[in-house]
Amino acid sequence: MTDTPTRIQVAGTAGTDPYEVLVGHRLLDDLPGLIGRSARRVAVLHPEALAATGEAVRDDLANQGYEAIALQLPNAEESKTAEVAAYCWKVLGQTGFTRTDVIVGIGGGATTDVAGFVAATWLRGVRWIAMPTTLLGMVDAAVGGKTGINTAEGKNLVGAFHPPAGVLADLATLDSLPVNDYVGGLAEIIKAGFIADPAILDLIESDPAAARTPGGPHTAELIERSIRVKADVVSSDLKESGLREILNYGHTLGHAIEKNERYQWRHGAAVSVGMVYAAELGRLAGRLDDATADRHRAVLESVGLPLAYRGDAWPKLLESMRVDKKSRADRLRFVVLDGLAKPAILESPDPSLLVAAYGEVSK
Ligand SMILES: NC(=O)c1ccc[n+]([C@@H]2O[C@H](COP(=O)([O-])OP(=O)(O)OC[C@H]3O[C@@H](n4cnc5c(N)ncnc54)[C@H](O)[C@@H]3O)[C@@H](O)[C@H]2O)c1
Ligand SMILES: O=C(O)C(=O)C[C@@H](O)[C@H](O)[C@H](O)COP(=O)(O)O
Ligand SMILES: [Zn+2]
Repeated sequence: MTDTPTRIQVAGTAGTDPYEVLVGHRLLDDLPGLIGRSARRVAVLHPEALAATGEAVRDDLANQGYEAIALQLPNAEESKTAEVAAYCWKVLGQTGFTRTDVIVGIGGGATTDVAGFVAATWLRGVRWIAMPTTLLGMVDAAVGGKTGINTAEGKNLVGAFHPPAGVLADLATLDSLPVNDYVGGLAEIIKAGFIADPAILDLIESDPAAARTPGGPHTAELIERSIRVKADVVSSDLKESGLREILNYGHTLGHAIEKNERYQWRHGAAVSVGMVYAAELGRLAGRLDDATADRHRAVLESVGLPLAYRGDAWPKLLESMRVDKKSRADRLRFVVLDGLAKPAILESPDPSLLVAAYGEVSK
């Protein structure tokens, strides 16, 4: 990749401003331009694992004349809590953070979800910038303005649609990412392949081992294609009133598995099982052909993602799925495929179908 970043546009909808996702190297240089000169204070939210990076970004901004503070958050899902959000609000209050000041979230999807949520709620909404440092964050979480935290009852149950002012995806940050976290991001990339861009699947299938590393020949293309899928969808349906639901492919069961595992499974791993389940639902409902359903197992397994979950967990999973945000009253709704890149909604499937599909993914 050259030094010139790729720029992917996300349109402003529902009264929000358009913004760009930059993918490339040395993107820290672009941060002050995005923050702008109306801001006096900047809060840099980062996870424990990126303490040095968070401090370095803070120092850089302080050298540029901002009153910059760094807030260290717990790693991963432990940061997506009301307590962590309250801690951030307290620090912002004590710092005198105003409506022209800016929040920067640097980290994986968990960090950018909570950073965006703090930005959405502080003074009813301040600007924020996402600097994703995981594969999953770059291709999915940092783009689209879904921000939020978990509650005891489930995943992402409290949140807001609050798009960032910009996204800086610096590919060099991926070098320190543990392989399991990298592979988790491939689940969302494969999701983008099945719902909208099958060329993604072809690229992964051409060399699954290479797809598991940030140094692979197709890394940049896989990232950019996935971001384009997401950017196109959220550009026309920010608030998930229709089309955006397709981005939830595999998430109905996936989120239930995450909750059942007390968030010790990575999101991408849970979504992987969730996509196999959604494919089986589609197949059993007579909507998805065998070849495409089988392709889910083959491509997910080829990169090392899980395909199955505990059989005895079904009653709890079913209960958790009822609070999925796609549910309407007591009706469960699933994103399924009517074919490759043909996502659709399966409304209120018969309970026997749900159980039968679970039989295909349980071990
Ligand atoms: N808002 C959205 O649209 C959206 C989309 C997809 C997923 N998500 C959310 O994203 C979260 C998952 O994100 P994730 O997979 O990025 O995991 P994560 O944010 O939990 O990060 C995984 C781990 O990697 C560490 N880490 C982050 N960057 C690193 C780096 N460069 N080097 C070393 N360690 C690093 C983190 O501290 C954490 O311990 C879930 O909470 C999921 O619900 C949100
Ligand atoms: O952006 C979206 O819309 C998505 O559904 C993307 C998902 O990958 C992501 O995990 C999202 O956080 C799930 O949202 P939720 O509304 O089901 O909590
Ligand atoms: Zn997801």
